[in-house]
Amino acid sequence: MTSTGQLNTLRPSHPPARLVTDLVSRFDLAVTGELAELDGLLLTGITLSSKSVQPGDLYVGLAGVHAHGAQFAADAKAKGAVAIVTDARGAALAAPTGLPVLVTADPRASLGALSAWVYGTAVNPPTLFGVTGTNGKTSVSYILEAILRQLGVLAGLSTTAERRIGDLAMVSALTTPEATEVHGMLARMNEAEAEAVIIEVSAQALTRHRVDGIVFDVVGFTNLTHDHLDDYHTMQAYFEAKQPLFTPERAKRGVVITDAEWGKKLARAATIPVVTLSTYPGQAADWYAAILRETIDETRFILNGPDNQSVTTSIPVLGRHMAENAALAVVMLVESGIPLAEIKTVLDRDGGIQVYIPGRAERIENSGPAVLIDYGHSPDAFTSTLDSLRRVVDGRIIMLFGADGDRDPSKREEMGQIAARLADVVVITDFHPRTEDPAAIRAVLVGAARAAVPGREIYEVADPREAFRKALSLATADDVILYAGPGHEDYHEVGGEHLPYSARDDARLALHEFGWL
Ligand SMILES: CC(=O)N[C@H]1[C@@H](OP(=O)(O)OP(=O)(O)OC[C@H]2O[C@@H](n3ccc(=O)[nH]c3=O)[C@H](O)[C@@H]2O)O[C@H](CO)[C@@H](O)[C@@H]1O[C@H](C)C(=O)N[C@@H](C)C(=O)N[C@H](CCC(=O)O)C(=O)O
Ligand SMILES: Nc1ncnc2c1ncn2[C@@H]1O[C@H](COP(=O)(O)OP(=O)(O)OP(=O)(O)O)[C@@H](O)[C@H]1O
Repeated sequence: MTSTGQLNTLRPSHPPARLVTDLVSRFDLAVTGELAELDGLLLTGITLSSKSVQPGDLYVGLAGVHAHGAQFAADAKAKGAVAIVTDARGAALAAPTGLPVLVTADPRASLGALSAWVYGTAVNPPTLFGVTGTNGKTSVSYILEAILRQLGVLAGLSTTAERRIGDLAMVSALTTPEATEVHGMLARMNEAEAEAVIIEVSAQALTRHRVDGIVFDVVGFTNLTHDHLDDYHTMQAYFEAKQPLFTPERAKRGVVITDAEWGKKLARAATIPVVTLSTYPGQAADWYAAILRETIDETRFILNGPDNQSVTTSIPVLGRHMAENAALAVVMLVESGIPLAEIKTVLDRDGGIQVYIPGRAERIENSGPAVLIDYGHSPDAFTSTLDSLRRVVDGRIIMLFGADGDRDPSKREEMGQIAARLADVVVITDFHPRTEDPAAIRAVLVGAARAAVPGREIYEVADPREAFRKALSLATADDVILYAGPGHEDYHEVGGEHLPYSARDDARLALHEFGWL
């Protein structure tokens, strides 16, 4: 994989140059200062972070939770910004820089359209896939990319883990990038001649206009379960944040898993053509997926659709939920116009879906107790993985996990309860405490686990490295350790700091130390 070096964003190498005067007239911006100053002024990029300004950029100063972006206008100018778009408050903050200031009432709401125009992403777009839902977005995105690759189609990918096109990749900060980055990334992927682009769409992305300026060809919905209630407060509000993705302003067609009530509700509320997919027998749906065989490393399933269409294949990852994700990806591809027969041909040829999903039920080595590193950090993610493990493991399930600070505290008790009910041994540790007191987070998890199953073997070990070694010290070769939380990540966030920590690398090291490797 080639990294993008110092870049923290993917951008086109040869962006079009646009006249600032065209921007002003097209978006009806109010100019503070002399209009004549804008004559002939060209811009070649757009960003909302002073830290990522490149020469020739339009800098957008947004009012944020902690600061107003216009406060950083001088920094943006020093890095080569040619003009600033901001609101009235930002105009006053940016005035001392002497940069041309272009004012609009709600710059965040304009960001998608501005970025699409700057980078020209509406012209000849690739086939665009959007994936939403509480859990499974990253997995479905990787599966879509993998099947497209098997079909010989080059696809760009934007997930929680990474943004990638071919060999060019960068680590992601957010699940869905800000609109300026989304359109820069799309332009770069267009340059690389991507025929398709897959974007994970979080609820926050929809609420904060991050995918504005895009009309997806096909959007997919996995599920809606308890998470992000710090942002949305009720499940209904969380649902309403996702629902706009299934409207003509944002997508042409949709595929919805209707196993649970929220999916059924979304299929009814969608104002674009939607096909439904279920994994429960007896449910009325257009497509139906059934599990044929489960092992710790592979899940085999059959997918049946309208007109007696059918494919039987497998995904090299644990879990019924991963088969659901795979089935959703296949139906999304069919909805994009690829016949199921073509998909079946390549899957049969290759012996199944050839996918690697970093940090999702990822098996570390193949010797000693099975160690699975998983990005699960919500009650439903815990349930899905633990239920699947129980069906395939002979020994005990040792579950190691923590709950992240500064993120929806209302899910913590349920996470503790589920771990105690569905695992045999529970080890509770720290996971990104951020600005919260880690001991207080652990206390909630331990308390909930103890209350749920009195007598359950439960350990509390603050340091994640020591906690993993505690789990390993308890394991025999028949047991499995599920380490839920860190997944693909390579840091542990404490206070405002990212401390280097890879659960995958540390697990490998510990397996060596204990003589299993
Ligand atoms: C709540 C939220 O969404 N916050 C986002 C917001 O931060 P903020 O309003 O606090 O920004 P701020 O620090 O006040 O700064 C205001 C402006 O000044 C700019 N600035 C700031 C400092 C500086 O030196 N230079 C500069 O230009 C910032 O870029 C920003 O435009 O704007 C920032 C810049 O784009 C985002 O990084 C930040 O996401 C934070 C990190 C975040 O945690 N967001 C989470 C809630 C999120 O979006 N999660 C979803 C879902 C994940 C999932 O499914 O699990 C996601 O898509 O990632
Ligand atoms: N379809 C599913 N149903 C329930 N749980 C799932 C499903 N798919 C994955 N999971 C669980 O959720 C975890 C996160 O999966 P994934 O990263 O694919 O979801 P996501 O929606 O992208 O989450 P995030 O936005 O937090 O990255 C997995 O590691 C697994 O534990």
